[in-house]
Amino acid sequence: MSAREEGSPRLARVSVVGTGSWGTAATGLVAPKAEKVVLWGRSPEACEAINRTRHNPRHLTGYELARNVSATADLAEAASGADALVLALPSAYLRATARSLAPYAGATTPVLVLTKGVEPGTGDLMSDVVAEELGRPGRVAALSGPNHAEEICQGSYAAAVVASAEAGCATFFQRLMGSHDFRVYASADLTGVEVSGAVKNVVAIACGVAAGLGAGDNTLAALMTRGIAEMSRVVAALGGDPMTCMGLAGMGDLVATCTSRHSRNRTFGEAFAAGESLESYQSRTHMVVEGAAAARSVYELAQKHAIEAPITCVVHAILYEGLPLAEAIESLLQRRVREEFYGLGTNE
Ligand SMILES: NC(=O)c1ccc[n+]([C@@H]2O[C@H](COP(=O)([O-])OP(=O)(O)OC[C@H]3O[C@@H](n4cnc5c(N)ncnc54)[C@H](O)[C@@H]3O)[C@@H](O)[C@H]2O)c1
Ligand SMILES: O=P(O)(O)OC[C@H](O)CO
Repeated sequence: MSAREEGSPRLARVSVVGTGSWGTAATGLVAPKAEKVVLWGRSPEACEAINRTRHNPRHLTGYELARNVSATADLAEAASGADALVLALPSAYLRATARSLAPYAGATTPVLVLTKGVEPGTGDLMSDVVAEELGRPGRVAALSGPNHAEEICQGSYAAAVVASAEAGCATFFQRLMGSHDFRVYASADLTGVEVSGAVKNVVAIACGVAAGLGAGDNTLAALMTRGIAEMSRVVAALGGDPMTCMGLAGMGDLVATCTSRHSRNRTFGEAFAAGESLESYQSRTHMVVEGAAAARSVYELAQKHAIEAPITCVVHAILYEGLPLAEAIESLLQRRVREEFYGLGTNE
């Protein structure tokens, strides 16, 4: 089945920014919809290798990039003349890279954010960060869902949700990214979609730690389910729709991330339980653990808005405050047992 669907845009040039796993996989989603896909990476050597071999030397090394994909380390070359920009950077580098992109991005070019996280310090969503740096808030969308790059590259069936404040922008990217095999739903709830994507990574670290300590399926299922309740409280407090947490960006991604062997966040949690530090894990794997950054930013949001977020607080405490794991577990178990969906306006 051709990935190009009837009604999909056929664009002259799409730029994908970021040569990590997700940027690499994303080129395969947009390649059938564009004449030319330009992939930006910060390493000239990696870009040269991609152009010479059609393979990314560091991420998803076995995946052959489409013929119409070329890589460059020059942001001006990557962004100039693009009909759409797809940003697949770790959250820590999104603002600086968007700022550097600003002089070259067309004033009305639609931008899709694939980054998952909330910015520490500001509490900004990733789409806010991009809108602040590039302008055009109505032309910014975010895509999220259970989408491990390793499986997207293999073409296994998957689904995601794309959210934007402007329905036309969501529809544009729904068509650009979606195909027979990759089903992209639309949403107007940017807050719900983006906050869900940040919180699920924190819960995945908790699940990884628990698994690393020998937890069984019941324990992990309880953590995931209470994780969705926590996610719903954060989303509601920030003005999003808690129902979004039941969707692809919430439950869908939570299940994938908390159970998959591909998940960096879950695997990092296991490594942490075995005594490895965050720095060691990230430099060993060359992969970003977004849940560690989100543990900071969601913790800050919880403090600021007085949201009960016990799993986030515990992950924050073990990562950044030196709380021993046994005490972390005990602090969760000693919490008062109450209405299942407290804090959502119905059962206080
Ligand atoms: N990998 C996935 O399956 C997947 C799926 C959905 C969403 N995401 C999200 O996509 C985002 C990117 O993750 P990824 O998996 O592609 O990354 P990755 O872990 O595969 O790779 C890390 C990337 O960070 C880049 N990087 C390191 N230092 C940098 C700097 N100073 N400036 C700019 N870039 C720098 C590296 O070049 C590399 O491209 C994250 O927010 C992640 O949560 C990932
Ligand atoms: O599962 P992780 O922890 O690798 O996170 C990557 C993506 O968010 C999965 O959709």
